[in-house]
Amino acid sequence: MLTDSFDRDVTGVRVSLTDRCNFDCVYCHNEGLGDTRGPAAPRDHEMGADDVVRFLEVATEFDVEAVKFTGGEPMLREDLAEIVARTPDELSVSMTTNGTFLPGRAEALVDAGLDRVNISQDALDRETFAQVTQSGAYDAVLEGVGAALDAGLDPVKLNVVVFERTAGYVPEMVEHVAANPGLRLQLIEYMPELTGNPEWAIDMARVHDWLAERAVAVANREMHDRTRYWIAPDDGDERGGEDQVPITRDSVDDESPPIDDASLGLVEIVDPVENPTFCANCHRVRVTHDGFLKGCLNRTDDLRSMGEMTNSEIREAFREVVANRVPFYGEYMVRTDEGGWEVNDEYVEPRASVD
Ligand SMILES: Nc1nc2c(ncn2[C@@H]2O[C@H](COP(=O)(O)OP(=O)(O)OP(=O)(O)O)[C@@H](O)[C@H]2O)c(=O)[nH]1
Ligand SMILES: C[S@@+](CC[C@H](N)C(=O)[O-])C[C@H]1O[C@@H](n2cnc3c(N)ncnc32)[C@H](O)[C@@H]1O
Ligand code: SF4
Ligand code: SF4
Repeated sequence: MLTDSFDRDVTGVRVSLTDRCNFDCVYCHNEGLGDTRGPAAPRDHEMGADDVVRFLEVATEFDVEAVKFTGGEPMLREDLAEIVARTPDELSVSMTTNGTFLPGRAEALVDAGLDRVNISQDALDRETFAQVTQSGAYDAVLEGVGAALDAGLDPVKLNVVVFERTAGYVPEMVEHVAANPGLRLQLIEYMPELTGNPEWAIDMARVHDWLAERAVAVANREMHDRTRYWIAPDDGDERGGEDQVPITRDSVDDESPPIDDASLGLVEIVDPVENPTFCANCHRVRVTHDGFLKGCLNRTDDLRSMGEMTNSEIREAFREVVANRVPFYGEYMVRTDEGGWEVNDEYVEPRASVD
């Protein structure tokens, strides 16, 4: 396994299969790769299935355990099932999708080896959903969630980006997953770093506090030290408060609740913004749709192209990208005296001398 100089093992890779999308979400960071708008037809610069599989084979040589396919919208790739089928068996396979193309395709993906899926569903409200995604696909997404559950994908995580337009729907979404076994919820902090509009952000501490009150159990996940809350369905039975199981900071990537109760809903908070603890526990390397290795979501100055490389050159590039990884908040970005953030002097390129 490769470990960077901040003692972070690389256990997962996130492969963006395309930068195209059939939605135009107002908040989209497109995994740090710019605009998703444009023709929906396949484009030449997207990595072919052979190159994706070749990279994944190299990743398994370094004991990477998991691959996440993302985008853009990964299901715009007609060869997605082929890519999943050819993914080395050693890797657990997940996908993050807007869900619209799951009806009719979910089963084939499961047959090909997809283990689980995250589906973006920002609100349980047609109008808000339409405003946020700038699409009229609300019914298709709900159908997609149903198709994922029917196909046996487990778990099916619903992703909600929490910002000013969706924050009001959080309680409803929490109840929704608590009442529906098989569903989990990820409440993702709005990340303005790549998209602007910092005024859309809301204080995630309030969401943590609200969930802590409601939860019957709380634990932290190894990945990013993300906090997980187990919530009982709202059937009038008060189960939070004194009965709550205390936070266990030392839990590893354990999918089972700290108490044995399958009727509980699981809600995870993804809060990477200005969060050095999140970055200190980051174990992922990314691959862009056009075949660049990328050590951090928030950086574009660490890209390393894999185009035209031999396997041994890909191995070397992977080693190099891992060696150059640094936690974004707390190392690449450091606090200023005024409490803001600035690039650490160590990572500022010296200006070329003019004389
Ligand atoms: N800054 C930052 N944000 C991340 C990172 N991983 C996930 N996120 C945020 O969380 C969003 C949703 O991630 P998903 O693709 O659903 O996957 P995930 O939650 O990270 O992964 P799993 O829980 O393992 O399925 C991403 O698009 C980012 O906005 C990360 O390493 N750094
Ligand atoms: C870039 S999308 C790609 C996969 C797929 N198209 C989807 O929407 O699920 C991956 C995830 O990033 C989230 N996301 C996009 N922009 C974000 C932002 N500015 N802040 C936080 N999360 C964001 C989306 O909600 C989605 O869950
Ligand atoms: S569906 Fe995903 S990739 Fe498409 S615009 Fe929305 S967040 Fe971005
Ligand atoms: S180091 Fe980069 S990719 Fe990792 S958690 Fe921090 S911002 Fe995200």
